[in-house]
Amino acid sequence: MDGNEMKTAGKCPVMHGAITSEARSVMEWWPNALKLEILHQHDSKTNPLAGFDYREAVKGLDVAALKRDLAALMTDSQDWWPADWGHYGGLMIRMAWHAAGSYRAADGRGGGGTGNQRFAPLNSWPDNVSLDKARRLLWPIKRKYGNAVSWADLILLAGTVAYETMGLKTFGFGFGRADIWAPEIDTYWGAEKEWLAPSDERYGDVDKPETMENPLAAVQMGLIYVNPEGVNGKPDPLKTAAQVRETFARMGMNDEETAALTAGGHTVGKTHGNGSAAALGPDPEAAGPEMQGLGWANPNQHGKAANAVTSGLEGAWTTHPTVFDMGFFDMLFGHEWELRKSPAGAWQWEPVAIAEEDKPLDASDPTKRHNPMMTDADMAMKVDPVYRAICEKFMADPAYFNDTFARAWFKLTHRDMGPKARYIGPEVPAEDLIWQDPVPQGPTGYDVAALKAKIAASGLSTAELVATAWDSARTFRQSDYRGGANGARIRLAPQKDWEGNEPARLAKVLAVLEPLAAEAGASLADTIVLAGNLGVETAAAAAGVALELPFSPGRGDATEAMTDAESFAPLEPIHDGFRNWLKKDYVVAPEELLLDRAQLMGLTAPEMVVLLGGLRVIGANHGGSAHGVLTDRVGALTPDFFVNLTDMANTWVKAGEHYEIRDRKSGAVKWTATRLDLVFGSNSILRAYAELYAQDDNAGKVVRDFAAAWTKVMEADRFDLAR
Ligand code: HEM
Repeated sequence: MDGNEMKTAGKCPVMHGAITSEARSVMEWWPNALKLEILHQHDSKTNPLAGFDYREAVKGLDVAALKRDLAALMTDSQDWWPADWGHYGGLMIRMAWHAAGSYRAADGRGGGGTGNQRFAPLNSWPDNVSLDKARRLLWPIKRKYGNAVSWADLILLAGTVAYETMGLKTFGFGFGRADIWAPEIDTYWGAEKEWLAPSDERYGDVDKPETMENPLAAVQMGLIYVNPEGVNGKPDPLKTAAQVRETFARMGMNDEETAALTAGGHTVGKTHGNGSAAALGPDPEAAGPEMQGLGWANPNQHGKAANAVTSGLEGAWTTHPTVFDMGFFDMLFGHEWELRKSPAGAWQWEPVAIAEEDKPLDASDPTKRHNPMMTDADMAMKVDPVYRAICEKFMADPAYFNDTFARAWFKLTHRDMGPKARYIGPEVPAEDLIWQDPVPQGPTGYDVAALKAKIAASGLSTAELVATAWDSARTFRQSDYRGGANGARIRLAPQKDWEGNEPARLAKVLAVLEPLAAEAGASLADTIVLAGNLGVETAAAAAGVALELPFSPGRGDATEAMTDAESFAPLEPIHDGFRNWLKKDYVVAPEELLLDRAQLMGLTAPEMVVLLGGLRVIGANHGGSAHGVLTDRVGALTPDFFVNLTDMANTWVKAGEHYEIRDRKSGAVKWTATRLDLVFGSNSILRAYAELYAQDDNAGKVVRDFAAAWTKVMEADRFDLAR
């Protein structure tokens, strides 16, 4: 082949690669562009079950039969991936824990609520090695029960049934987690470009665990929590203890729950590190088609059972690793431990001396016994004085340990499901738990029209009514179903004092609404929403459009006793682009923060745009700020924000922190806008929506779309009401 021929051969006439692989995304040229697709992930087009309501379907599931099948699976060892000691319990529990344990309280994202472990990146995380086998072991059961049980529910149930078959009395189980069908694109797992990059990249100072970048809750890219060998792989149980404390706190777990989970987790199963981890093949996402979705092919002999390599650590924690007992404590506190290397070269702790009969049996050959081992995180339970005291309490009272662990496991696996009313099935525990943010059912039989008339006569301004309702509803996050208007927690600490809620304005409005609610026999939560609706209707009327927003009563008012005030800290807004407010010291661009908030609120891109433009002209801006009002008719729900933003009679000039919108001819300043406002006219996608809403034929659409999006925000959190 001469040079010319080669050139021709290189120009393949069939287009390939660029549009069908991730290698060359069109947006790679503009890495800082807004990723608006986070608002449209899990589109109906990727969902092959269009119209299917999983939460209805799972009500027909034969839970007892499924649990029997799962229990049978635990001891039905398969040649292609034999069970350690003939019991898959340890593996299934680790799968469930890694599904649930990716949850972080800061933004409510992660967690086992969506079946995301089936997809990248989680299916291929270094910490999730061998969980591909665990899910594949479940496939015959998933196939049998089909749409009646989601992967998300099945994965967490498998871990729970595993515990039951090993002797734990569990606290219960709630079904209802619908599966996603495509990888999540809204969750930030860290900026590193390399798996297991040193921890330093996500900490201000790695010796100060609290300096870990938010919202992250794991010490390294691709890990669920901490490095089992120690901080950056250097064993030091006290340092690891500090990282365990911080990472578990970021999942909403206190010291007692953390100690219970670590001990109860490592009461069963084993670590796998018999051979070089470097020899493993590519992860499932990168592996060839012959691997059929499995990864980490292991060339060490047949690579399974005694030859398995997962974490690189090797050994069981307890004498009887298929039984839920007090063995973890007996082992950890009954022996002195020293550092050794596993066959794969990983640091682990092994007993200085141990009686032969206390050693666990080999996982495949009952004629052999091996040393048990502890990870650096296990040693932290003995060395850290607080964890140690908790473990001593557990040791003195095994029933207490059992109960504390069962509750912590329940919390771990249900935390991102939101209110208790979202749990489905025969094993839902009756007890209200404070981390579920309980809200009582509120009254429904009162005279809504009469209450609305009283609010109208109360003298509160349109902006006050709208801002209060908005602030009360905007904390809702679809990531873990926390926050929202239901419960009226805006009147309780800490919400009532959040800067973004304008405490003085809020107190004034609540002082008016509270007596009206009491008099009407309505909840304050309902009254706040009703007042907001009235504000929106008034603004629509001012623009010449008659509007009546739908309203269904029944929200309840939570009390202080029902509120874990501390756990609400992560819900505090650091920004609310809709109300044009940003905490001053915040460095991230406001448009990114707005996008993040809109995603958590469950809004689509057009809904985000019309809500922002509408709130700007209603004048519900933070502190009555004039910046970003962009209308001469404040208080009227007009398309003015969009019209004036896109009007070529204007110029846009940066003036200090803000921008001025000036008349092109006279140079007179007409309005001041924020950076965020101008982004709605400059970002090509947002501008397309802004132009649509500025069109002459769409003035009515602004009101209709605003009203629908508003109602969606006000109703988003109402899972516990009959509907
Ligand atoms: C404190 C942080 C934790 C660390 C650093 C840690 C680390 C590890 C490591 C390195 C393994 C070995 C994986 C393998 O090689 O197969 C393992 C296994 C396991 N972990 Fe953890 N873990 C932690 C917390 C937990 C929690 C909270 C639970 C559950 C409540 C749990 C449950 C398990 C189970 C059941 C296994 C055994 C898996 C099997 O038998 O195949 N771990 N863990």
